[in-house]
Amino acid sequence: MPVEQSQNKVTLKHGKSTVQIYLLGATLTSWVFDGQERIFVSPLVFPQFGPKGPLPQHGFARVSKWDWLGVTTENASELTVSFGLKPDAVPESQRKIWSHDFKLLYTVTLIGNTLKTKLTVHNTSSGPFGFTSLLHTYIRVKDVTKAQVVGLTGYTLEDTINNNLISTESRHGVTVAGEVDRVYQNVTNNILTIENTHIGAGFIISKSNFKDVVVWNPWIENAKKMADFDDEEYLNMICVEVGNVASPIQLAPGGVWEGEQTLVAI
Ligand SMILES: O=P(O)(O)OC[C@H]1O[C@@H](O)[C@H](O)[C@@H](O)[C@@H]1O
Repeated sequence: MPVEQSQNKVTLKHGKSTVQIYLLGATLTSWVFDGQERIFVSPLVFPQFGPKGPLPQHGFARVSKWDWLGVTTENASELTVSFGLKPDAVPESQRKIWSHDFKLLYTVTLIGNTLKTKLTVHNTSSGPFGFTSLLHTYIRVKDVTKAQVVGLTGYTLEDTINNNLISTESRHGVTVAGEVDRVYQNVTNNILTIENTHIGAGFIISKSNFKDVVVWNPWIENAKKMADFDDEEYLNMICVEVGNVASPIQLAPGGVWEGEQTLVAI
């Protein structure tokens, strides 16, 4: 069966890919491609990036239970499924703070060695609203100190752990040798590569309608403080998160916005 559904998760099988997505947060927890796990985890951030706003860190999409909307395309070359979120599934405490009416759609497509994820936001309220969002993809790597992200050279970055210092990336490859938490702003290059993952040959990430890219690794001390993260796991992940976080997207009543990411396992 290409799609198996249980009470709390959906498993997709297509070609050499097996993907698991939990209804809680529509969180993608696994992508095994060609026998190797390629993802660490991939939650969704909406409508608030980090602590920058009235909601708890990263907003409510990742802590709400999404609806399974089923298969939209299934043939020899493609499997596409979707998940939906409406206000009635948002925890009451957050709903009180962010009370706009909306509809979210999260679409996941498997084609060959690619995994596409698309977030669609519908403003179903009578007034406008603004939001920030991210596809918070943790890429699995064998040793994060060996990996590098290529494609960010020359872009402006805000260094969150260094008093939000603004600078320009001068390196060909962004590497991790300590805690990293950087927002690369207005990255007009839409294709990034993650090299030296030592799991397959790496990844190509392409983005559409997402302006910014966050690169994050918590490193040793923060990993120890994180309840849902083993002490040594910081070595096996690098977050390369496409999003709109530096400035919010404004959506008029009846408006629809969509942003997409394509991960290619190489
Ligand atoms: O621990 P959380 O809430 O999942 O957030 C993880 C990280 O997510 C990243 O997107 C942020 O840039 C970091 O600042 C944050 O620490």
